[in-house]
Amino acid sequence: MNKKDVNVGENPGNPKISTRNVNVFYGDKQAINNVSIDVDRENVTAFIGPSGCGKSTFLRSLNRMNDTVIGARVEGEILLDGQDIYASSMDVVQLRARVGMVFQKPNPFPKSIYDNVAYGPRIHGLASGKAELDQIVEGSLTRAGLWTEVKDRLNESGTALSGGQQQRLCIARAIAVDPEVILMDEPCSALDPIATARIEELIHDLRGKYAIIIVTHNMQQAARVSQRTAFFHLGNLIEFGETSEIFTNPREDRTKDYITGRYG
Ligand SMILES: Nc1ncnc2c1ncn2[C@@H]1O[C@H](COP(=O)(O)OP(=O)(O)OP(=O)(O)O)[C@@H](O)[C@H]1O
Repeated sequence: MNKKDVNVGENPGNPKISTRNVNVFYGDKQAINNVSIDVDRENVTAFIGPSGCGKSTFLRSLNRMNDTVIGARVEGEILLDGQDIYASSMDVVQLRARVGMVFQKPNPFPKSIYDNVAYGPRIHGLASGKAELDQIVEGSLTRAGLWTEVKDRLNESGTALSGGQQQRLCIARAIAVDPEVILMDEPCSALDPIATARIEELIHDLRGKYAIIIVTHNMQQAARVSQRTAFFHLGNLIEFGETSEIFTNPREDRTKDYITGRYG
């Protein structure tokens, strides 16, 4: 490991998430090597790189989703507003409310649209009564750009919505517990181009309210939605910087080869 690899992602200032020398293993296999990165609170950060480079693994380590994978192990330091998320005092349920996640395939609960969004606030005791819960549900669906489409059918099943609507419902569900960070793992890969455009607009609208990190295979999407981009290759963070710079003037040959389609 050389010093340059350690420092490539550091961008001190007032990061929302700061990782230092993070390694992730599945059993004996190392999937992430020594990644140090500072994630802005005001911006959208894209993680890009070829299949299997560890983007999802690294993303999942940011809210301890890897805890649920047998054999997965995370080393190093991950700080959320300066707080060590792997400390024994960290309440993982609270952490996952603070750092919400939206998955590749929309995964609404087999419950009503209302109950999908109300689920988290109920568990976390965020509403003092029905009126307040109604407000949270309406506010979250509005913020997720879904309210006008579903306001007359809140009791219908979330699974009856279209794929794009289901994904916006999942975003509303994440928003409902008032997160600080939203992690999105290829949120549009199961969606058609119109539904994808809606999610991209939504990401644009949510920027600044939440720190957003999106894993995407789609470089045009990374260029459209993010302000900062991290390029991963074989478990290493190769380059991290302004999205416009990464796509027009990358410093590293491996980044250049990837964005020009030489491998991927
Ligand atoms: N649960 C697991 N058990 C063992 N190995 C895993 C597991 N999940 C991922 N891996 C391995 O870790 C490496 C990184 O995988 P990861 O899914 O994080 O990559 P990725 O960049 O997100 O890929 P993709 O873009 O194809 O989703 C790969 O070699 C993969 O095979």
